[in-house]
Amino acid sequence: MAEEQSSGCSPEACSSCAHAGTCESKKADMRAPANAYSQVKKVIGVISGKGGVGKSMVTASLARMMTEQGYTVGILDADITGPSIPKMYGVHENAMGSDEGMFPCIAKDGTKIMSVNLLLERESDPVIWRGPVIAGVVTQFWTDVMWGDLDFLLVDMPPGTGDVPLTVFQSLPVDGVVIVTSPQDLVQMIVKKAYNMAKQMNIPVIGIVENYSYLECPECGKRISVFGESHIDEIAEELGIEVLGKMPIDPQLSEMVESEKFYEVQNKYLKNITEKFQ
Ligand SMILES: Nc1ncnc2c1ncn2[C@@H]1O[C@H](COP(=O)(O)OP(=O)(O)OP(=O)(O)O)[C@@H](O)[C@H]1O
Repeated sequence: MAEEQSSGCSPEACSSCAHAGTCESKKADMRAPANAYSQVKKVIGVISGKGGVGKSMVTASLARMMTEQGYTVGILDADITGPSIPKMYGVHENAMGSDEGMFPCIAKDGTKIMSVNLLLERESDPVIWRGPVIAGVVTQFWTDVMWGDLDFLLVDMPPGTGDVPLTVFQSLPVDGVVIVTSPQDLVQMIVKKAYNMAKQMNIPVIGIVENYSYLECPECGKRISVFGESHIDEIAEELGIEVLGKMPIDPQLSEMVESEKFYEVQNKYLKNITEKFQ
């Protein structure tokens, strides 16, 4: 049986040890190098413990907030099986490439976007790939895409806490994550799963956003809790994280998505997260 590793082992010992990469002595750095033509200052992951909470909506809303503040922003659409970012921004062309890598597509507000949908022959083609292939493509969106100079790269992560988001976390130099959730019975458990995944990867949690929080009656302004009462404040307090916003079901937002003009959206609901990186 391989000898148990203890702290302070020599690099030579680590290189031949069965415990290398898992023991405390030397954690393997599995992060992939960025493309030579990328200078990205901060990488922010947008995650959720489960799908269907409007993660892409929150990713794009954060991007709009940053763009409105004058930052250069990119969105890496890592939601490979349900990519929605390009369509939100009205981007339908195929991404171009050169010997040095792939160029992201550029939306009308300057947001740089890379998504599997920009590589498919037909946008409606399904992506029927297994987890490791999906994770490999996301990693390539980091290693092979020439992002240029970016203040922030937002990564719309694959939903859940399975092997794909895990590999993405290990491969990309994520500086912090925003957790997205919606009001529902299981929210506490789901948020904790996402929170614990980030913690186990030693990635700071910037805060939490509740989407589909309420609906405001257009007649009287009364707030209706469509999916039940929110527990987000209690959960955030328990975990010691900040609530970055409670986004209502806003017909104007869905109209901007449907008309593919998200590049015109003005963020009304989310706190400024850029100041946390100054
Ligand atoms: N706060 C909101 N107000 C109005 N429409 C919303 C809101 N959030 C999301 N939507 C709409 O719901 C649909 C799905 O949203 P989105 O693509 O962000 O998430 P999803 O694919 O359901 O979930 P996830 O990306 O978290 O797996 C979109 O058509 C979007 O416009």
